[in-house]
Amino acid sequence: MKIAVLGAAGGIGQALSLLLKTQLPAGSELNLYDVAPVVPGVAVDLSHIPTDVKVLGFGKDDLAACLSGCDIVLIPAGVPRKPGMDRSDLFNINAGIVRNLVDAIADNCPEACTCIITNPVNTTVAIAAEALKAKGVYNKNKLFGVTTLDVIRSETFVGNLKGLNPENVHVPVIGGHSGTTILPLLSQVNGVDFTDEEVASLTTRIQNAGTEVVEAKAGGGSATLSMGQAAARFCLSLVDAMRGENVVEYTYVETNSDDAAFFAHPVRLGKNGVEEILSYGELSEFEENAKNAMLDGLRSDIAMGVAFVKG
Ligand SMILES: NC(=O)C1=CN([C@@H]2O[C@H](COP(=O)(O)OP(=O)(O)OC[C@H]3O[C@@H](n4cnc5c(N)ncnc54)[C@H](O)[C@@H]3O)[C@@H](O)[C@H]2O)C=CC1
Ligand SMILES: O=C([O-])CC(=O)C(=O)O
Repeated sequence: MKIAVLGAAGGIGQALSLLLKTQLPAGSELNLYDVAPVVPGVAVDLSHIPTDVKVLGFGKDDLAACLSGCDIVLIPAGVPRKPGMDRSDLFNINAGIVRNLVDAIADNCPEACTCIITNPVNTTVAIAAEALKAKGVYNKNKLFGVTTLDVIRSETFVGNLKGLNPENVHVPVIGGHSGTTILPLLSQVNGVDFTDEEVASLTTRIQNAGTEVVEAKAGGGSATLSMGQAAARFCLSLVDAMRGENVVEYTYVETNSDDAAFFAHPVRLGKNGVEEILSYGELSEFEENAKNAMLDGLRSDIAMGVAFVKG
């Protein structure tokens, strides 16, 4: 299994690469790419950890070599938020970064599963899809927006509120990855009852959790360590699935459902990426209303990504 992290010298990239170096199956290869000159050093640093995962660093002119033969590419390249900004404020810088990186994926490893972390995810995944289509290599089963951070936060917050070990809590999160487009399905958490007030306040906290970190870091960036963990979980699930295990994760994929062209669903992963998009099941009245209220916003986030590539 050959995996590339693009933006590997950043806050997420370094945390993610550390987790992959220690948790990927023996014999895997981990290629680290960044435009920052420190990236060869990050690779040397990680290479001293005694696991059977080979780590190589690639500088800004070596993207093609980094991507050649990769099975999975993770993209956390781009700028993070500062207090007072929305994720959509990152569009101007990050849209072009994602477009260029995905163009290189199309040219060098068109069969790879591409996992987009760069914000605004609602829009950057649509940009990636259009960029791959323009190169004639788009496979909707191999493009993912990584929304796992919403899932792990929900597990943590529910566990803390109810005095449960968060590792045993499972919370479906559907929709997109920004504000009210993030929709946790608390009605589907097994064995846990919530009051209406708890549902309302937990939902708001989960939707604002990224902002909680941005404000706490006070200008120093957004979530990096929890995002590194979330992306590692998603990547390792994909690796397990590609090796034949039955794995389900919530992720933002092309569904072309009545909801929106892209929507986070439970997805059965397999050897070729998406094996099956599963139903998210029945929603409570609160969740149904919340979904209906956010769909227009999500659709326009997606349309912005399509227009960025198509003009
Ligand atoms: N999907 C999600 O749930 C989350 C997404 N994010 C997003 O992830 C992105 C990265 O966040 P951080 O790691 O905190 O930022 P960071 O600033 O610490 O790291 C970003 C890295 O990207 C690199 N980079 C910039 N342009 C590049 C290019 N063209 N090619 C390769 N590398 C390039 C930079 O040199 C830097 O090392 C942001 O857009 C942020 O909003 C952050 C948290 C959660
Ligand atoms: O809030 C941000 O800008 C970063 C992010 O996507 C998150 O932490 O969920």
